[in-house]
Amino acid sequence: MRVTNLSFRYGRREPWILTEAGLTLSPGDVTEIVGPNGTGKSTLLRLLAGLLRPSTGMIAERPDVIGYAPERFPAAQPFTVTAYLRHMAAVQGTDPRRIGEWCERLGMAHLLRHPLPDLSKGSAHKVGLVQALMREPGLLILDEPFAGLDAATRAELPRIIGEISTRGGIVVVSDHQGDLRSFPGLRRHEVRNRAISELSTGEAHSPHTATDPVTAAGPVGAASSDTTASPVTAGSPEGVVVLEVAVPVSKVEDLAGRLRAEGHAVRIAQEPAK
Ligand SMILES: Nc1ncnc2c1ncn2[C@@H]1O[C@H](COP(=O)(O)OP(=O)(O)OP(=O)(O)O)[C@@H](O)[C@H]1O
Repeated sequence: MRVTNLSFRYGRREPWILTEAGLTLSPGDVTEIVGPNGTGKSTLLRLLAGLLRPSTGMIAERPDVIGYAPERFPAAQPFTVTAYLRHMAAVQGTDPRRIGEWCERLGMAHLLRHPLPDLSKGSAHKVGLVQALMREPGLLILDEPFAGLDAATRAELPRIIGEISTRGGIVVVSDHQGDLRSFPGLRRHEVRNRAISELSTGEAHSPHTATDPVTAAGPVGAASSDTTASPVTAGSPEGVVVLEVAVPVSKVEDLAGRLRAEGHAVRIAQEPAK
């Protein structure tokens, strides 16, 4: 998926949020979007999801199935959890049985009959996650997914992200809380001064040093960054050993998910024969 010369502002009189920004995301990439408050992280996520249209520039090779979970799920809707998710499954053309499976996995099966407006912030957030996950996304976009989640779901979400990435999905996350910071192979892109630039492994972004979050300046050749993903990049003071393991096809996803959850970098070297 390629973002080229992307410029965006919310209206003709509004300041530019991004100017001629660039980004390349490859299958299996898990990318964290970082940056000072108000610089445009959520805006970029909505642009990637196709919910906002670039003012100029383009986004190419976007996967067909997109899952997007907003920072704040709009819970003021006159539906129960089940009714809402069944409706979303119908819209997406997804088997409604997946609703139960995902609600179970995110620890919210007991909430299915509850009206959306009665949910706590964390539970409402999970509804947003389920609707994003229930049809296998080729592109999964999560805006602050860890905010307000219970400990069990916070631990489960990196596993879910690892599984989607293993199957070749692109995952893009904004995560103030740093829950994904130790995710093996995590790429990090910073939105700052209307540009997107990739941070090297271990490089910290400085949240309080933005000089101009958004200004009225137009697209004037802001920097862009394109690099090729390297799936195995976990650094370690002791060094890294590459271990080859032959696994039956039926066990690959499960094993890769468990190893990732334990903090190991996993790359699937050979696609199973069809
Ligand atoms: N719908 C909108 N209409 C006009 N301006 C908007 C809209 N949504 C966001 N903005 C403005 O765009 C800028 C970027 O907002 P955005 O929410 O993308 O930043 P952010 O980096 O995600 O912020 P935070 O770190 O606080 O979540 C801000 O100045 C914000 O006020």
